[in-house]
Amino acid sequence: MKKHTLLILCLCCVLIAKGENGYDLWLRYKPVGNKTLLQSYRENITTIITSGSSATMDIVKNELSTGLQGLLQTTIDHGAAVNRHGAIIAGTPRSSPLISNAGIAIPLQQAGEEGFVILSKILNGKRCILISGNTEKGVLYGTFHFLRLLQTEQSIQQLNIISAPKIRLRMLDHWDNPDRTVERGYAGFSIWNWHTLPGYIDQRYIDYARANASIGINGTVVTNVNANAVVLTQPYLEKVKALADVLRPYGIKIYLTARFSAPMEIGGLKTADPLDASVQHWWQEKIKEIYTYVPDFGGFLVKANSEGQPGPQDYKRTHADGANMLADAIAPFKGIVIWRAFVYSNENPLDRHKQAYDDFVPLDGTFRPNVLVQVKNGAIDFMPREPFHPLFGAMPKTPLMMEFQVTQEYLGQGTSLVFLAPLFKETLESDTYSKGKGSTVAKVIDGSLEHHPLTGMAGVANIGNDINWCGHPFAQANWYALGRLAWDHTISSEQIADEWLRMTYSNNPRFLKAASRLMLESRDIIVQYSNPIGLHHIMGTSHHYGPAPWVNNQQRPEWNPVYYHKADSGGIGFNRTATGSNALAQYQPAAREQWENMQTCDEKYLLWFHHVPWNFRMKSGKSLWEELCYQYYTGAERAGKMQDTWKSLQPFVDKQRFEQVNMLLKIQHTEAIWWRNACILYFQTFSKMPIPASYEQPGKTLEYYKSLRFPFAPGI
Ligand SMILES: CO[C@H]1[C@H](O)[C@@H](O)[C@H](O)O[C@@H]1C(=O)O
Repeated sequence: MKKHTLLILCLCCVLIAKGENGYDLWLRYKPVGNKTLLQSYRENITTIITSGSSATMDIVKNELSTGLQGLLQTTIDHGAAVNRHGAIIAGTPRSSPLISNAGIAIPLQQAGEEGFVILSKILNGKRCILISGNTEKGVLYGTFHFLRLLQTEQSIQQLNIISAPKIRLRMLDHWDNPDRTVERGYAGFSIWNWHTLPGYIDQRYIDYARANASIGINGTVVTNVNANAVVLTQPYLEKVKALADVLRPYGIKIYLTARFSAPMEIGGLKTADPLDASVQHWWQEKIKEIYTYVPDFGGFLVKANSEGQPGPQDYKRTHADGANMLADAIAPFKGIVIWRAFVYSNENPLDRHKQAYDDFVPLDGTFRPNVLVQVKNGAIDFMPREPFHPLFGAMPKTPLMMEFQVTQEYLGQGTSLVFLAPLFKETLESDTYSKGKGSTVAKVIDGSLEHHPLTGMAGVANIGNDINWCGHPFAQANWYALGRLAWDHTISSEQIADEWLRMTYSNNPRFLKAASRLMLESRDIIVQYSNPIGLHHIMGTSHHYGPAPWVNNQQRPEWNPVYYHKADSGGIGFNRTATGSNALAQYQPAAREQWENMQTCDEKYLLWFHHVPWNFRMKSGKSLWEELCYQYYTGAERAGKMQDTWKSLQPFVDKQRFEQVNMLLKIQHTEAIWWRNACILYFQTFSKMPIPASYEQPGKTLEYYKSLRFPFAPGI
């Protein structure tokens, strides 16, 4: 080999190896591969003109420089005047005369406070692209959107984009503890290093803010809902201030979780009763103190009277009493209170499904205007598939905020490729019928159904200090999806997968076709091999990893899988109709109708709502038992095929990320077989029916699966 060929080869290797560990997320800015497009991009992008001097505008400027340099492989000049074709002009009408004189007042009006416009214009007889918003934050979002167009190889001729977020608070909830453990985290330890804050600003904080801004996330709760009052003490507030200062230029507000008993734990009071004057005073003073550190502090997220957390009910007060006390104290600073509706206790032994509705619906109309009630997508708990929460549509006078779980607590945790956009969309598009047909969950939470100005969507973060942030390389797509859907819930899962794959891996059409199918089918596959036909909550207790439908030894009945599947010799499933727990009554009649009757119930939710005989005839013509076997076996088989699909994509993926996904898919397949065998063998003890002979029979016994202890992956 000639010397210079070798040199070029080495250089290529270095280039390829750099950044292939996934740290850059979807902001890789790799050279545009399509030569014709590259040529046209270069012709249309020759100068960057930014205006206004602020930390946010510096970010805009840098992002355009690095992004364009990476994508176009050429340095783009910065300028001040339009004297040739191809100026990219970024700024607000206030700071940029070029923009204020460009005649774009009407589109800007539609962009609102946080939105942006990206418009092709002729200025001074030259072709230009304007990226503008009414605020610098809008310009920042527009900048990332513009770069995304190039990253995903879209045309930039005749741009006429006006985009405004449909939801006001677009947030990540970190379940991160002060000792850096992350509850339900599968990507290492917390990225927040309380030990070295406030003196040391980890580059990760900046990169985190940038990634969030690129998808429109504008709020973050940095502490766990199972809260520790220590975060409200003065040394921690200094640390919180340091983080807030990093996040602010990226348009992100910081929020904290408030432990309801904090006045006692760190304030020395005898009570935390929300109607007690000394408690109210304590919170007022504490909040005043917080705002001296963080003048734009977002507010509190509160988990109260749930899973052992303290709350107003400890003093015979209601959730509204608790939320309103905090809301009143924080209102003078324009802060908000996000009060969680994830409540259940053993006082509701019949059906945990019903408690949030029972506790919260009577309180509708009694919350202060700066309170949002945050509701999980379903009534049980982030299951692989769950009908929408009956609270959506049932509290018209209260703004309800969506809580999705991005971390995959019940969906394979750190080992499984599961793209969650289809799950999120399934909930958002569900019809509550609360104001007639078309009253979707999306319209409840974006405020359009009941005209609420305060709206929100949060995702429980899947971020940790792993080199690639999320553990599984494909888990990044779920962070991405949350942000994109919070901005615009009408975007399809297909589009989100396509964008993410193009930016993260490759624009090659062959790659995209197979890889997007892999993503789009993945959620259905995990439902099939773990919780088919409406089964739910049959995983290992406490760690929630792997199957354990047999568990019946927890002190709290509603923590036991047997409580949920109710398998017996007569059948399987939870009767939530009028003859059972009647949780169905919490839905509008028109919504209820799709599930009420066992014969016509949407089979995705059959065992969620009905206790069904083993020989019940399914729509496929199979008996329920045969269908259950079919679903488990098909799911596991499809999980196996995911490996083949990925292997076929090797030519398009760098070595490191290819191997990572490859190894994880192998583990996932093992887990799928584990789920299948363990569940089928266990349920067979009730059905007493054979596993159809056409299927490979489990090689291990039920006793073997029962004996497995976390975290051992089974030999199968
Ligand atoms: C933070 O606690 C979590 C808990 O770990 C989790 O298993 C359960 O799903 O939900 C709780 C909640 O959402 O509050």
